[in-house]
Amino acid sequence: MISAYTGTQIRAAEQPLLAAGMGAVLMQRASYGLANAVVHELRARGRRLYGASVAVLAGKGNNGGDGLFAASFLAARGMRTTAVLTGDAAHPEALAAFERAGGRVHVLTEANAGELAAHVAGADVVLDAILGTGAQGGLRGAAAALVSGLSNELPGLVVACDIPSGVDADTGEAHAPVLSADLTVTFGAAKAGLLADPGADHAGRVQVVPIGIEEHLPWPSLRRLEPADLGRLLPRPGRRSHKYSRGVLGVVAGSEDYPGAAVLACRGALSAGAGMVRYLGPPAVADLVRQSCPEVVCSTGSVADNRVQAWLVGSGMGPGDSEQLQRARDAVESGLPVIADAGALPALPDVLAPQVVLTPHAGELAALLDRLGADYDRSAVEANTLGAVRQAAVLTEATVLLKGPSTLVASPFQDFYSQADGTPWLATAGSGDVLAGIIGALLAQVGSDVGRFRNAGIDPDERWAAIAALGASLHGRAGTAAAEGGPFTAGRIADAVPAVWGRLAG
Ligand SMILES: NC(=O)C1=CN([C@@H]2O[C@H](COP(=O)(O)OP(=O)(O)OC[C@H]3O[C@@H](n4cnc5c(N)ncnc54)[C@H](O)[C@@H]3O)[C@@H](O)[C@H]2O)[C@@H](O)CC1
Ligand SMILES: [K+]
Repeated sequence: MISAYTGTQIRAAEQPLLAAGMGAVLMQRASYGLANAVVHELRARGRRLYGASVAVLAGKGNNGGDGLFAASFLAARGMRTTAVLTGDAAHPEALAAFERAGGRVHVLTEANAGELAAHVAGADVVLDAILGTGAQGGLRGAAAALVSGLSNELPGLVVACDIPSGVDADTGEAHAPVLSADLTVTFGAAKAGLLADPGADHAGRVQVVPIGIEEHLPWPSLRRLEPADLGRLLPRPGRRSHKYSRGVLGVVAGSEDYPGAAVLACRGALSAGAGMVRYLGPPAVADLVRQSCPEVVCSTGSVADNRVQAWLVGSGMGPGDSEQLQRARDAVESGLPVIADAGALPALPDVLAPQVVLTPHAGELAALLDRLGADYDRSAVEANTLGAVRQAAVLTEATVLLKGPSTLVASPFQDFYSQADGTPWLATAGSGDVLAGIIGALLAQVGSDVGRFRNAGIDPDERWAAIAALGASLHGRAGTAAAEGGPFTAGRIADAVPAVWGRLAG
């Protein structure tokens, strides 16, 4: 499990060590780790170290100090180093070390920003050490002009020191201009803003350098399930399992306009281990489901007539589908775990419960928040995904999963997950229906298996968020497997799930 923290949490964890006079030691560990990461990355790219050029953009705080010390380590390995000081001062010891190691220093002004941008753009490595966790807002003045003048597709390697300057470590909000990094080397632990969009868009690969603050870290503000966690959480049938005991999912999805959504949701559920899938919906849709998935048991009855362990509601449903929407509300009222998608989102009561997992995309989340009186439109959600999903979970008291390149899951209590295991090819029609099916199948199978979560270090009351994150990860990994570097249709995601599951559970 990757644990991520806000900048404030990291700074609080550093306090006992700073109070013990270890500030310089922490900076040495951070900058040495940063320099080593640059060396490894250059070697991995087959680039020569000796004689290569590195330009460090150094702000006046400790982030700039890390960058200058790192550059002086790189100078000792034979790299040619230049610093552009973006503030009215620089970390004195770090600047002295940089100059002692033979680095050239330029002081940035409004007048020379364009010329220095051209110089920096020619470097083999650019180290972004302007702002770190002490930043208030984004780059301004000459520093903003310098970064705007650098193309976001620099030919060299761009490495962010701790966090790309202008990205908020707590929320992932990005204050333009931000220099997008190939690699972010972050100190002590991952920052939450690196695992949430749009911060994650700018971070590139994230590498954590331990600096000795780990034992002082509190409960993480965000976590990411890794393969070992996924393997632990995925259920395996027992010798005496039967289709009912493995978990039955009821699916209320699809409409005459969107019958395919019902099929894809059922295929997602079947691929993710449900013992049985029961479909409830209009006869024409049920016919299509039967033809496409003969394993599914179809009926036209009510929610109360069907014994299941969890419900999936809403995929492919619209505001006119009154009978289906009533079933969706009945499913939520049953108190069973429910995954509620698409058309169900505007039709459910405002206040729900943690075992109800809502799966909006950014536009649907904005509409939901707007209905609940919070001031968000789609672009506001996209600018602060973490804040938006947290607010939705608090207001609805449900578990909320926001779909995107980094899928975020917020429980209404405190746990948060960010999964980014997919591929952009997953942005294809029907992909969300398959995701709903996968999460529904998992809710049916492990929703009541409290011990499984406790054993994995997850508070049982928070298990709904973990199940949603598990589903998002399976969906992302299945998409990556299905892509083989090229496009695919949504059904292929479902086809890829069993093999991905097998590898993880292996
Ligand atoms: N505190 C510690 O013990 C450690 C801190 N480390 C580094 O220190 C960083 C935090 O350092 P600081 O607290 O000095 O802060 P930063 O280096 O993040 O930068 C803030 C500095 O710039 C100014 N500033 C804030 N917002 C600005 C803006 N929008 N435009 C221009 N200037 C702005 C502030 O007045 C402050 O001087 C971390 O990101 C990390 O890189 C590491 O060296 C590890 C140890
Ligand atoms: K930085």
